[in-house]
Amino acid sequence: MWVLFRSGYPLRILLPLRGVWMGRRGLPRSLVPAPPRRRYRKEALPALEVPALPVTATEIRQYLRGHGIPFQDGHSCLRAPSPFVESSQLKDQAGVTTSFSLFIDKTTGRFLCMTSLAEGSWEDFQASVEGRGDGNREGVLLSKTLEAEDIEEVQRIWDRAVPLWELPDPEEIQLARTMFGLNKVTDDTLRRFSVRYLRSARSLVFPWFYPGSWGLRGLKLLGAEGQGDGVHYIQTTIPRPGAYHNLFGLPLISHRDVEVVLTSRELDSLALKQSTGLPTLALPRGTSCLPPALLPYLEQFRRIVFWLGDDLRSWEAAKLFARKLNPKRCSLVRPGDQQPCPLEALNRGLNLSRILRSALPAWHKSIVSFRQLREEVLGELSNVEQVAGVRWSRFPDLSRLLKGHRKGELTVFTGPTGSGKTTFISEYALDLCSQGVNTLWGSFEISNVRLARVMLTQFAMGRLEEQLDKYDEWADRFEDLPLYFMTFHGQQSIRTVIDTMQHAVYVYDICHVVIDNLQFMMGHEQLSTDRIAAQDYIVGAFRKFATDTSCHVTLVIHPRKEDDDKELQTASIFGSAKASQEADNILILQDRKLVTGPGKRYLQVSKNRFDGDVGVFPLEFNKSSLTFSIPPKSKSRLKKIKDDNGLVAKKPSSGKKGATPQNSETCSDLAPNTYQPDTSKPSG
Ligand SMILES: Nc1ncnc2c1ncn2[C@@H]1O[C@H](COP(=O)(O)OP(=O)(O)OP(=O)(O)O)[C@@H](O)[C@H]1O
Repeated sequence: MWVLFRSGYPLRILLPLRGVWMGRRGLPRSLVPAPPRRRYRKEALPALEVPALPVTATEIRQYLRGHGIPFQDGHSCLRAPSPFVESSQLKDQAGVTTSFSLFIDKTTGRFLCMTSLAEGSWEDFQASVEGRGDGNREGVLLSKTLEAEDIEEVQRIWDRAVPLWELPDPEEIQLARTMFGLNKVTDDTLRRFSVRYLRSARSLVFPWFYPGSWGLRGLKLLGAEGQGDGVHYIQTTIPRPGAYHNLFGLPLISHRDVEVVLTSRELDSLALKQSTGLPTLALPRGTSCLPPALLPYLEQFRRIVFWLGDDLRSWEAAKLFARKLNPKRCSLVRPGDQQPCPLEALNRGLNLSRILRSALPAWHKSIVSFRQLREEVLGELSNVEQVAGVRWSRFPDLSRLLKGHRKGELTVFTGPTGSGKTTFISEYALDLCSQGVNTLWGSFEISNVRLARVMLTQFAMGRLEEQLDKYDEWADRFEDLPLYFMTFHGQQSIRTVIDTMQHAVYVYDICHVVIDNLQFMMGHEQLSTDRIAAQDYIVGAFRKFATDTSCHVTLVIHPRKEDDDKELQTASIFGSAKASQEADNILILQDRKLVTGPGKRYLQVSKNRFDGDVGVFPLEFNKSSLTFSIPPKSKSRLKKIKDDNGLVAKKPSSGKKGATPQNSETCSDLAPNTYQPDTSKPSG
């Protein structure tokens, strides 16, 4: 019988990418060609970044009660007296008692003391309460300050930057204002938010201060470059994005404020404050994530309005973030032509207060009427392109067939053993991740180091073995991708895996989970009926997870054992029909070549619930870059092959039930797909 058990939760389940590629670890000394560009950080796998044991809010409350610690129940945190503050510190600058200054995240148990800035895991807190925490440990708990080299850099930039209006040349002031869209933002607003301008980098500088002081904790630089008729913005943060937790505008918030508007850009907060006077904060990493470390700062607000931007991605991010903050206190400004982002609204002379009043409640009861949904439906209809999801930049044919990668879907991927499934799915996920899709990998078969090495090679589009001097440069860029790995290896219980995924969605706003492969959660059942029941249960669990969390799950499943000379089909997926029924998309890596098209393999989209388009396209493997995508220079060759082979596609053979890939004749907007499978023999 299939028994699910809740096994002990490994302490270090999610491995932030930083841990894999940090510095030059893993490289033999003799191979390191040049001195490291940045300091080797000993805490490459910092315990502070990894999730704690799963703990429920009920358990936290019970523990606090059991130890006689008073607490207040908040929206996403519990507040308790902090063991990390001396009683003399218990009054803030305004003389208000801050005795309940410890915030414990109800979902993870992580804590932050707002007075001392000590932070740590639930276990750290328990150790401290039970007197197990030693002095050294508590030193570690103190929130990490900037590294020495970062402190110097932050101070150097800040000292060189000047208030915009102090620039000597009025023309330069005007140019900067135009580039950043600041023509209607007053000097007074810039002064209140302490925004400066760094001439040498033509960048605005947004400071990050320690709470309650003017000490600098970090900076964000926003550079602008003219590009054709438009402007291209480049953001840089110190410290790096993963540690940059600045809720910009925090020093202007009073402890009496009960409402706040959250924006995705500092410039939007300037515009909002100026035209509405309302408290406003900008999220440090825009729509890409809302790190739980910020939640304590938002506890005081009874109402939070999200006004993140004018596209569907902003809307979806707002809905996700509202879940974390408790949707009952959140409202969302719907993107639309008359509701652009705040800075544009200011520049267009729109009434920002009126737009804010039209914000929709984020909370829906279990039963809703169309009236409550009509705005959302309109949003989808007026953003058809964006509803289709993120398009692959490396696989235009995949985008043509599937239209895009959408939240909340389940993709099942199969292919013969050793055909390159992991290699392909790695590039498919990397492509999305490079476009800002926060990704979590569950690689149970190959180690994370090997997987990350494949991905880095694909990222750099070439063998790094031969150019180790470039390693740090690529690794630095790779490190900034929103990419995380589960540290599981070998057989795992589905419950543990789902718990980890849920945790990752909460902590890192994961939108795409890749599981390679499902067979590693099936236990050791010998009887085939038990194995099939186990697989059905697992597929059901992933389906439910995808739907409940709006996260896309890509699940690799081995095929059944079949004749090598037969093509795989939907029915070749191991197990019952459950996997193909539950999947929104089914992708099959076929280990043979197409008659029309290059490469020795092809990819078949055999199910597409979004709009039904199915079809095939060739994959050409490049051994040095480990990629299947066609490099730009050979795209013309592919086009030529298409042209040479004419536009007539072979009809699918009716004799083989569903085995012959169908061509995507349903795509009318693009050239018809003329690829045809070669049914004669498998490729070598
Ligand atoms: N099209 C290809 N041609 C030649 N070699 C390939 C191709 N695709 C992948 N490889 C190489 O084959 C090896 C196995 O690839 P990979 O692990 O991606 O296969 P897989 O289908 O996931 O295997 P498994 O069935 O064991 O899970 C890797 O070394 C990879 O670099």
